[in-house]
Amino acid sequence: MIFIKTLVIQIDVNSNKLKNISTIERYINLAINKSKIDLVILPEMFCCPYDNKNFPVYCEVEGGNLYNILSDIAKKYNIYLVAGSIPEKDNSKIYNTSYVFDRCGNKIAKHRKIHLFDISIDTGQKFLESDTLSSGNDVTVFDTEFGKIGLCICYDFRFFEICKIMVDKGAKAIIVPASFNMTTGPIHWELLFKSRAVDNQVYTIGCSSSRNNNSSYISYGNSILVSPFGEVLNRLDEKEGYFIADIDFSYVEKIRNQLPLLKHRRNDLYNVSYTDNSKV
Ligand SMILES: NC(=O)CCC(=O)C(=O)O
Repeated sequence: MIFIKTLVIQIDVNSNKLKNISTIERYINLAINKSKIDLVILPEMFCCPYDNKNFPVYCEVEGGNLYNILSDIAKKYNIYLVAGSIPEKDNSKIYNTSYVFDRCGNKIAKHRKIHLFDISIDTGQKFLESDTLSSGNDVTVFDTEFGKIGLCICYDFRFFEICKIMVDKGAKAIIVPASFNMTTGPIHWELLFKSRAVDNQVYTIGCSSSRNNNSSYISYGNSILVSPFGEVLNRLDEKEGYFIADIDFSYVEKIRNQLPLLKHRRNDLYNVSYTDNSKV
């Protein structure tokens, strides 16, 4: 059995970019002193408070200062780093982008949030990411020495179709840097992580920022790990913190063999189609 020792970090995002990085490094050091760590996951927009007014101010190009700091962290600690997400500037556009670095600090994946979080709930949360952000066009799966892992950002995870596509591409876990809100989070967060895990027989991992009641957007927190059988293996509360978990891809195979949902799909009757834009 090979475990992927996974560290999920839920930070209280500060307006000082570099302070957020030092908080993250403090948690990595704490975890590494306790255990071997293979994979570290950060929250959505971990470098700036989640607010449309911040995205154009904090955005950086690929290869910029923050990108290099993240790559150096992956190399320094010999880890795979799923670097939450940051506002990425590309010419006149800004994307909500997650970079993944391997143990040598090389970029091995990049996911631009596909579905922008534009919602308006009468009695609760309103947000219009499309005021400042543009959407990506690719479903993202990356390879590791352990196997394949899917990646999407927060609101993306509501769309079961992309999870199905990740699994068709070989993913055995789906990682979701996120920051759910206080209207939908209490009702939908755990439900979504359990449903996607059970439907696709994958580990689902949600890494959120912690809750700050003084911020303009209040994050639900509750970073979570669910097994391919739907068991909640780890869950934080709303406060800053972290957990270390063992992810075991042989357990994914075991569940898929014993309850062969993926084999029993009637692809002759229904299917989800996908345009691979990276190859167009
Ligand atoms: N940052 C986001 O995409 C928030 C998604 C969210 O809260 C939801 O309910 O979906």
